Amino acid sequence: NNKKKRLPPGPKGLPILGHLHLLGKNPHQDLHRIAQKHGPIMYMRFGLVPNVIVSSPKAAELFLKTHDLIFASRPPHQAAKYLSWDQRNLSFGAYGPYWRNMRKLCTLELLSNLKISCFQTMRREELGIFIESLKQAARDGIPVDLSAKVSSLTAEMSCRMVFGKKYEDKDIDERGFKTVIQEGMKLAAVPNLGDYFPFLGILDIQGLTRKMKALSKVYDDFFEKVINEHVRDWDHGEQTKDIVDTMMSIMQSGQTREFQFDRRHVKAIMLDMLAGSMDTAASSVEWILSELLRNPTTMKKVQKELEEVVGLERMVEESDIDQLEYLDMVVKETFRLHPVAPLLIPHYAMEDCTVNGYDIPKASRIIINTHAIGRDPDAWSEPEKFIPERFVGSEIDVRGQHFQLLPFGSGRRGCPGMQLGLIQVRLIVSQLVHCFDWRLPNGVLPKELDMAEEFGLVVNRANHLMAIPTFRLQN
Ligand code: HEM
Repeated sequence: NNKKKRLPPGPKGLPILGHLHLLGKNPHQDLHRIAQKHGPIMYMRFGLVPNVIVSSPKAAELFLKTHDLIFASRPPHQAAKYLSWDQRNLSFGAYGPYWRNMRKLCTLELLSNLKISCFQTMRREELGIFIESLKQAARDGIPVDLSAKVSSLTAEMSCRMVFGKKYEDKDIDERGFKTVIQEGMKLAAVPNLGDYFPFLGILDIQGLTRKMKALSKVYDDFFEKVINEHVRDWDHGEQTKDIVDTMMSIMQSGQTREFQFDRRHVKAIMLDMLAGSMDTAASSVEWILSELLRNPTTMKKVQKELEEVVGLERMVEESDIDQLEYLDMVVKETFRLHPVAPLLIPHYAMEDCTVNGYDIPKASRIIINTHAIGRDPDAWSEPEKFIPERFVGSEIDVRGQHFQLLPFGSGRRGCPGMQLGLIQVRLIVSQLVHCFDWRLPNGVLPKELDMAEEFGLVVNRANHLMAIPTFRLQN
């Protein structure tokens, strides 16, 4: 049928494979390169699955604003089936009454400003422990694995926010809590032949389905244990007001009469909240610190602003964050060059639609390449350079209204945890830069710091960021 349609342009594909062979280890970079030749709305077939790749701000606006409703669903895929209690979560949930209600519930009850501020004390405590451990490294003058440290910090924060307490690694599995959650994200990101050639799904040639089934059992057992502990605490009259607590109250109150809400839904949303908040914030901090280490003048300017707003006698508080305007520009500039989810999460065409004169077939996956958009020379001058000052006097922000900068997506499927994510990222970066001076180990010069990426649902540094701290506060 597609032969009769006016599909967007794209490279020549191979029989059966389509364009799968054009994707390497970093698909966001490959798609960017291909789009430079074929244009900002591109058609590519991965196996039997039609894809539309969107690579400019104008094109993104057409898909995420003008025709948002048609593209507001998510494609069905193996990971959605096995790792999200059959698409009962938000991230992979198909558009429809269930997803709409659940999204409203999460936005109003779990990720509201009120709820976010409830966890302020917890964030302060965790940051205090984190900074103390770095002070020890500063005293010893040894390099710190910042990637690993920040990733543990965000994992602990997420754990306390969702479960109300920290769990020992062994409580979930011998691999440890963080590894097990990250493994799910990796499995969801690996190109799965069963998704591209559905008839191969049953053969599970790559063994991914087997791994996903095993992992979903680990998640299910652990989350059941967490729920049971909450029920037991309730019986003893104790409530911690964490996210599980809130969801359990909603479940028991029966206020979700218009849609089913049982333990499976609580577990699916638990995983959403953990996966959404752990690696995204950690990877954002990792990239911001990397850019600051590569650009010492910018680092000094951030520190100067912190000295002016906070001084050197105390640590940064959340209430200081809004006054840190230059830091905000640094965060935006890093999101432009290093969006942590560069292809967002694939959207899905629920109907045939015409966009910019092209026919977009029903059931196409829509891939918004924010890596390409952030480097679009028509939208940004000197796009490859890290220049936070480009935002001076600019209205462009990251909240999804400006399509040249979409680190959180935009429209119906835009990130519901954006506010929390921004608080975590700004707070952690400002503490790190306020409390310590940083230098690269082994005489590596700032411009020599390697910035290789490792693709996944979240793009991390390929090599961990190592740096030596020197404590700089007076107290
Ligand atoms: C710096 C931090 C974060 C970044 C950069 C980020 C980025 C994103 C992006 C790019 C998307 C996909 C948007 C799309 O497909 O159009 C997304 C979706 C989502 N995020 Fe975040 N996120 C962050 C923090 C969080 C936090 C803290 C939570 C929750 C605790 C969260 C929960 C979610 C959920 C549930 C979705 C799926 C929404 C849906 O499909 O309806 N995120 N996020």
